Amino acid sequence: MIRIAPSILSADFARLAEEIRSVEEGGADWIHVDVMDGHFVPNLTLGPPIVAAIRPVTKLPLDVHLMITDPDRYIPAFAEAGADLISVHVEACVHLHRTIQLIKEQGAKAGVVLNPHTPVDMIRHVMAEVDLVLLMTVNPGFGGQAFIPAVVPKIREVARLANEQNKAIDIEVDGGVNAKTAPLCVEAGANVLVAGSAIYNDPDRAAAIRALREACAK
Ligand SMILES: O=C(CO)[C@H](O)[C@H](O)COP(=O)(O)O
Ligand SMILES: [Fe+2]
Repeated sequence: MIRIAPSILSADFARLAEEIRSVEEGGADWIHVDVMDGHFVPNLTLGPPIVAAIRPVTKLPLDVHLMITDPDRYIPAFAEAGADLISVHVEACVHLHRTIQLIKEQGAKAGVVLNPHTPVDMIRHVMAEVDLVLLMTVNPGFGGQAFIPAVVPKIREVARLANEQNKAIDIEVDGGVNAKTAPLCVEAGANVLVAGSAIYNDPDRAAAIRALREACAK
């Protein structure tokens, strides 16, 4: 089953509650929340107060993507704010195994994220601990960038690794995902599709979500 996670990075922040309701009513499965610190990535977005503010607006799981240096400092605050799933970049974690434990101790599901150039082998020894692997299909920092096709073989590698370890995980892709690129990801083994501009740039959110699902069903 394919899950669609609209990224609110491309939503109108002045009407955030409405923008979240529009994708929930349009058939979204998760809400993807991009947290950027202006240090790990060259952009700044939002923090725990915004996560706490949107928590009562939707019943959907909040999928919080931390693009920040030293995530351990902020994981408890994001969990407290209502994050259901917290994903950290392996490039930002010196003690990745410890960080994953911290996320789980806080009662959230744990995800690990790989930048486009980071090898899948970096997560081999934590696969048993995680609920989700997120593969960046753009360089993190901004919405609306072009999909990097060189990441597709990495999706297959993650699926193979999970299979080898007999581990059921979600495989999520993020960046430049639209009706053209989503089928390539699903065919390679992804089951969670983050889409920001492909959904929020379309005034008909339900149609945009349906187009993604239909493209992948072919
Ligand atoms: O993590 C992200 C960027 O770092 C966003 O989730 C991603 O860019 C979604 O936007 P789009 O679908 O427009 O590429
Ligand atoms: Fe993201």
